Amino acid sequence: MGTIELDALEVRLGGRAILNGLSGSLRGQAIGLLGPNGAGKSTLINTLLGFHRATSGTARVFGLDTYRDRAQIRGGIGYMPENDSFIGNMSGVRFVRYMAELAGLPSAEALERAHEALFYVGLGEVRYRKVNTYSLGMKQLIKLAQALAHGPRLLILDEPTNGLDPIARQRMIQLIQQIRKEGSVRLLISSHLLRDIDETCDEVLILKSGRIAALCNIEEERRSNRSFMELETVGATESFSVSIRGLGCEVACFPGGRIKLVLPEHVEARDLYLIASEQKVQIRRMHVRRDSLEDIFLRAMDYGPMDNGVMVTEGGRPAHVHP
Ligand SMILES: Nc1ncnc2c1ncn2[C@@H]1O[C@H](COP(=O)(O)OP(=O)(O)OP(=O)(O)O)[C@@H](O)[C@H]1O
Repeated sequence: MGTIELDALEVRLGGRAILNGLSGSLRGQAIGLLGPNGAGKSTLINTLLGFHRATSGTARVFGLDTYRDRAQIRGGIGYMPENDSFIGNMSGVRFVRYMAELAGLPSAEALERAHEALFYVGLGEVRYRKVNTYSLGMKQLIKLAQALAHGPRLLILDEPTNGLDPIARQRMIQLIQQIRKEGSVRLLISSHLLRDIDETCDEVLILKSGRIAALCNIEEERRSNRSFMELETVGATESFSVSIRGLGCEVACFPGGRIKLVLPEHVEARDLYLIASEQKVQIRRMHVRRDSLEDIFLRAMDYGPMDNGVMVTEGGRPAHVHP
C-alpha cells in the first residue's frame, strides 16, 4: 500500500471540480508534487490535511480516510505551509512547543522535542529569540522545525525553498535530503522548482488542470538510461515527425523547429539523417542526453492527462509511468 492512495478523487470548490478524478498510489520515500499555477497542488495538500472533503472518490494517508479520520491522521502528519503563519511575539522554542502540543504531544515532551527540532534545523542558538526577529531563511527553518517536532510519519513541505538565497536554499535541500536518508519519515514536497524536486525526490506527481498528467518513479527513469535526443531543424513539416514516429520514436515538437525524441534501441542518428535528407529537412544540431525530470515535466505539460491518469505520448503509448 502506498503512503498516499488516491481513488477517483474529486474535490469541488465554488461549484467547480478543482481535483478531477485523481487515482494513484504514491509510494516514494520522497514524493515531488509539481504543476503550473492553479493545477490543484494546494487543494490536494489541503485535502490530505483533512481541510477539504472529497466530493466523490477517496484520498487515504496510511490507509486512513483523510477527511473522516482526520483527527487520527493529524498527529502523523507534519506540515510546513508556504505562507508564514507565526505567532510572532513568541520565542522560537515556545512557538515550536506550542505547535507540537497542538499536534498532540504532552507539554513536557513537546518542550523537549521543540529544543531537539530547533537544533536539528540549525536554529539552536536563536531559539529564545522572538520569531518576528528571524530572517526569512530562519523563518523557513522554524517552519520545518515545527513540522518535525512531534515526530510525524509524513512530512508535507509546501515550497520549502521559497525566497531563500542560494546558500540558504542549499541548507534546506541538505536538510530534506538528510530527513529522507534517515528513512523514518515519508515526504511530500510541493515546489515550483524542478531542481528542488530533482535533488530531493524519488517519485513525482505532476498535476495539470486538476488531473494527473504524470506519476512516475524518478529513480527508475534515471536508471532506465533512455536515449533522449534534441534536434534543431529547419524546414521540418508534420510529415517529418510522422516519419520519425514511424521508426518507433516518441516525438514532441516545439516552436522554432525544436524536436525532442525518445529513441527505441534499434534507431540511430543516421536513420534520422536519412529521413531528413529525403524530406529536405536540415538538421542543424543534434544533442543526445539522458532523460531528466524536466523532460518528464515538459511532456506531461504538452500532452496532458488521459482518462486513466496515465500520461500518453503523441504516439498513443503510455510513457514511463507506474500505476
Ligand atoms: N476555495 C476555493 N473556491 C473556489 N476555487 C478555488 C478555491 N481554492 C482554490 N480554487 C481554485 O482551484 C484552482 C487550483 O488552485 P490551487 O491553489 O490548488 O492550485 P496550485 O496548483 O496550488 O496553484 P499555485 O501554484 O498557484 O499555488 C485554482 O483555479 C483556484 O482558483
